[in-house]
Amino acid sequence: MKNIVTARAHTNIALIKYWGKADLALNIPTTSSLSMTLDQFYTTTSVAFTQEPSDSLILNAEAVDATRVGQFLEMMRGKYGDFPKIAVRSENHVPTAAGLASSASSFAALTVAMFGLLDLPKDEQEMSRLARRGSGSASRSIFGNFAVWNKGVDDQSSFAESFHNEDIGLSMIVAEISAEQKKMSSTKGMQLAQTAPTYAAWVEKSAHQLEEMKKAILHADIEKVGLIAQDNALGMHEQNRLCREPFDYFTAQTQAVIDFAKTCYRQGLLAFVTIDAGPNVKIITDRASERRLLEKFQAEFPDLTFDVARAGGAYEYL
Ligand SMILES: Nc1ncnc2c1ncn2[C@@H]1O[C@H](COP(=O)(O)OP(=O)(O)OP(=O)(O)O)[C@@H](O)[C@H]1O
Ligand SMILES: C[C@@](O)(CCOP(=O)(O)OP(=O)(O)O)CC(=O)O
Repeated sequence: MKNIVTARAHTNIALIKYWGKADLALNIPTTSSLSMTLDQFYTTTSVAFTQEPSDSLILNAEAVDATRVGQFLEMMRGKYGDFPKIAVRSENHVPTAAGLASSASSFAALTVAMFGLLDLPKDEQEMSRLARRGSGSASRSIFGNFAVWNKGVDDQSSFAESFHNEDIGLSMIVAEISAEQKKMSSTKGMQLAQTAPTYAAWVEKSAHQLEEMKKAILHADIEKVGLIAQDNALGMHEQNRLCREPFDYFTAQTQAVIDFAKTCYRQGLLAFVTIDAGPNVKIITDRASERRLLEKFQAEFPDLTFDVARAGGAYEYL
């Protein structure tokens, strides 16, 4: 048996969002979702057995609260039999202020590393199911390029799969708007969003958008990919504003970046936006427009930092 295993998983950005749970304990979503895994941004996690009395987490060289990691490892003990406490050491390789330090790459990397440490068969479906328990979006970070998380109805049927594992030339420009820790976690935010009177309609529309998105990816039609992703994301944020206790992840700068992307599109450039549970904006474009668009955004928003990401790889052991 190995004593220490290190794995890497990349972060992913959903083009069709997961924003609501049908089962809170199991992370069964209300919608199926589709994402692009990013080449540049990833988490590297090492796991080792320890004699210490509890599981521990060192994140970016600092000892941090290991509650969520501990709960995840307890769930694994329930599933695969008891094993000693685990010392987790992890590094998030993401631009500090980009809001990309998501739980997706973290729980995917932890899952993959634990599969190595426990010598479990490297069944990607099972890895995706497990990662899902840590954080829903992590189910998709097992795969490179594009992944679809079929919502399923129970633990067994809810997992992500690789979808069109090819580079279609999609690029994302990440506008770093705020590094601040978000006040509303994804977990809490999506539960509130589900109380919006329009939520059921968003869920229904999302199923249709997913089918259209799949076709657009297969045809490498980036304009269509962008238009659908933008509509889906703006719809998601609309639920936050319409729910029982309204909240908003957007800042004035978020809106300004969105408006500028729309202006660029009207001028004939491929520029669309998607936004997750925070103020940062990911601008969707293609490789040919990437540089020109980046220069336009840098000129318009000289105080912001921009990073460029493309489709990336699946997990790996290091
Ligand atoms: N590399 C890591 N390994 C283990 N846990 C991590 C790692 N990075 C972050 N975490 C923990 O994961 C939790 C979630 O982080 P974060 O705020 O990004 O997640 P979230 O609210 O689920 O949202 P999102 O996925 O949209 O970023 C935090 O408790 C954080 O300490
Ligand atoms: C907006 C999103 O990024 C929300 C991600 O939510 P999480 O996967 O972080 O939520 P939990 O399952 O509660 O951990 C959209 C997406 O990635 O699909």
